[in-house]
Amino acid sequence: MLSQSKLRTKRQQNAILLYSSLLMLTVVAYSLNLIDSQLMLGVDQLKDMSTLITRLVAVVVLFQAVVWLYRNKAYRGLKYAFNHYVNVLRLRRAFLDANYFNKRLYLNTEIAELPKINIEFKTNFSNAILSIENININKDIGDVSISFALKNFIVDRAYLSKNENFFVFEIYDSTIDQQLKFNDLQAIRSYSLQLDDYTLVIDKSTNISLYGTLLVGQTGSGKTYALYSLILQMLTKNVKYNIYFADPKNSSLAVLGERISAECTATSMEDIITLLQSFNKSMEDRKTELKNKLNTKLEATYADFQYEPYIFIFDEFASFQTVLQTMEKKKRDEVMKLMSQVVLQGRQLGFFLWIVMQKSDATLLPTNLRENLPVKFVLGNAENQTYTTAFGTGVDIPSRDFNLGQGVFTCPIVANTPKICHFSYLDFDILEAVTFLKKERGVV
Ligand SMILES: Nc1ncnc2c1ncn2[C@@H]1O[C@H](COP(=O)(O)OP(=O)(O)OP(=O)(O)O)[C@@H](O)[C@H]1O
Repeated sequence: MLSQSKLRTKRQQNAILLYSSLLMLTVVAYSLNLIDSQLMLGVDQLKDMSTLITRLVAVVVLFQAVVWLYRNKAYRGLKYAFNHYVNVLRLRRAFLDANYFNKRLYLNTEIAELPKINIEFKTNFSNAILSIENININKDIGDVSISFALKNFIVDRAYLSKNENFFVFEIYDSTIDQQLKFNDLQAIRSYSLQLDDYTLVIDKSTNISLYGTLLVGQTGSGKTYALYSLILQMLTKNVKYNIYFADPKNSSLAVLGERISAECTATSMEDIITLLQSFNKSMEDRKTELKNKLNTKLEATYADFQYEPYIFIFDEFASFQTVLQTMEKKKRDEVMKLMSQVVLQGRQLGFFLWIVMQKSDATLLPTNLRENLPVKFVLGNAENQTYTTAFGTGVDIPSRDFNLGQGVFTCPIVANTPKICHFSYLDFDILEAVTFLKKERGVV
């Protein structure tokens, strides 16, 4: 019996059988030719037989080539075939190394039956969907290092297919930079206008709709710049965005907020609470307005009626929360009620709370608020505790050394499990861009 590491796959076993038969046939054809030419027998049967065998070998080789081209999707381009072939080969090797196969008897020999593999490459081979057959519930595909086997490709998300017959891996080429770079306002405006008025771009492969959002990241991880890229997109859309800024640290976001809309910017506790009240008041007005329209379309949202979105950006929420805890209970309850209302009712009405902080543990952000923010970003290299509080326990986080503005996120539909994202690189003066937009539009 072959030892575990030398166990052949069915494909290898077939190949050995096929090629040894072909070799034998070739030898026979050659010998017949030799006999004929050396002995000058002129026996027609010998000639015919050698020709027949040569043709047979040619047909088998041709058939093999066609099967190889078909298996590796050569009809969709040789590059595709090559990539498919190389990656499938690497994965098959990784399965053998990790013992992820079933042992079967084949032509009286024990072979390793590997799972079926399919790779669907997408645009420019930068992304792909890899499906691996779920062959045995007792074996853990986690033992196979898929990212390692795939060399340049990295697993972004992994999940079980709906019928549970396949493990699906969303993979991307790590050598291709997903980050968008904008050298001026015009560049980000053109990009943003390619999307609809209620969709924002994150990176080359991620666009998201508006939702309540939690943005977490240690200092210097790129949170503020991530916000800048989203705010600039909002200001260049065809529909007006009403952005409210609460910045208890009175830092760069407050400066930007004052430039965009001073009356919707607050830095002190009292002003922030008043701003929250005014935000809620606008939401109540929208509720009445939308209710009348819903008589015509029951499941519609603000976007169906081209209503303006309202975004309340709460920077350094932890520092606000710390001061709030020192205030009387009545005040604390009022603030929490204001925020909960937006988080729970705002989606259909077009009112969204965006909370920005360095850590999202329960002492700083009440669980009911956190759990009802559908979009969550964790930028930079965060501690495990931060990932757990943001995304919950038992969730796999793609491990990477994250650059500035890079991290993981979850978002309904787009990313149900944490997926890598990389916010745009902005290489221009943000304040100048905002001032220009304000002058141009006269509305921001
Ligand atoms: N997307 C980006 N484009 C250009 N520069 C960036 C980007 N992200 C970060 N930077 C650079 O990194 C610095 C730190 O980023 P940023 O201020 O956004 O981090 P932060 O997470 O908001 O930090 P803090 O919590 O201390 O405010 C910025 O001053 C900027 O120079």
